[in-house]
Amino acid sequence: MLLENKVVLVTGASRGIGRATAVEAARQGADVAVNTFRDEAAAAEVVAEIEALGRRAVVFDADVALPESATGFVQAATQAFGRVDVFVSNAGVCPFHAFLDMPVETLRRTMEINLHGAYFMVQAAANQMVKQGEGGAIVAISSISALVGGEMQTHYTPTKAGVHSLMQSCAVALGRHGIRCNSVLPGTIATDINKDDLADPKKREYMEGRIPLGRLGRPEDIASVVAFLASDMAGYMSGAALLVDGGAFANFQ
Ligand SMILES: NC(=O)C1=CN([C@@H]2O[C@H](COP(=O)(O)OP(=O)(O)OC[C@H]3O[C@@H](n4cnc5c(N)ncnc54)[C@H](OP(=O)(O)O)[C@@H]3O)[C@@H](O)[C@H]2O)C=CC1
Ligand SMILES: C[C@H](O)[C@@H]1OC(=O)[C@H](O)[C@@H]1O
Repeated sequence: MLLENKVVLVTGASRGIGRATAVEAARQGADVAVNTFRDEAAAAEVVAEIEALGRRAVVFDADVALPESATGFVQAATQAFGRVDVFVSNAGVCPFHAFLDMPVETLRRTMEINLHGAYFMVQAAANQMVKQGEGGAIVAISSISALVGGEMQTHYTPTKAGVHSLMQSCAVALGRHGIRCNSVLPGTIATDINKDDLADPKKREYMEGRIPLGRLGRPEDIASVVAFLASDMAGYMSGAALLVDGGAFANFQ
């Protein structure tokens, strides 16, 4: 098992990639603190899945955009399990919208959840790891969108480039504490975030056609890579970015 007896924290773990990551961490032997937002039923389901794997789970319901959510989440996890070994910054939104009439509030909220939220959370987790004095691993979910643009994602792609950059700078700032910081750049993974966008058969066919491996990604495709980066198997990796996209980025022509 890759994460035996580690304590893993995951933001945005009610569904999609975050949920798969929390469950994979438990499968790999970790106790897991899950941040959810507004969805008590989903939170209870994740806890049940983790406990069915023989591990402990604790839920912290909070909006990652608020700085106090970060300190609250880390405190709740530390109270429950005594420490923080791995932090996964995953929570994110992508409300597709055109550039020329982007509502200010949509731009602001996307930035506050995806980038500021990641910053506050990673900072709080790092402070706890530094206090413990035994290092740790931080993994942030960036995106292929850190590298390429999207017509309906002008508010979103800069947040994902920012998250990737945040991990690079944190790798530098935290290396002396033995804390490794890396990002995962998923391609198109079928989750609720793009359910409406991919409901258009033409768009779905186009996106699938771009992927050499021939299918959209699944949350579990990302969760396994996060588990690897969080584990000692990746003990000399820091400041790295792993593209997990079925080959889509490489497929120019
Ligand atoms: N799916 C994809 O193709 C890709 C996704 N990503 C990134 O992966 C991450 C997860 O996305 P994905 O699983 O696909 O999407 P989902 O919509 O399935 O899940 C998003 C998760 O983030 C949570 N969340 C949203 N806003 C907040 C908030 N303010 N505070 C706390 N939690 C919040 C949601 O909680 P709630 O249920 O309460 O809304 C949910 O658990 C995102 O950062 C996304 O940008 C990156 C590349 C590709
Ligand atoms: C929401 C998008 O469909 C998804 O998220 C990303 O980061 C990529 O742009 C994916 O296509």
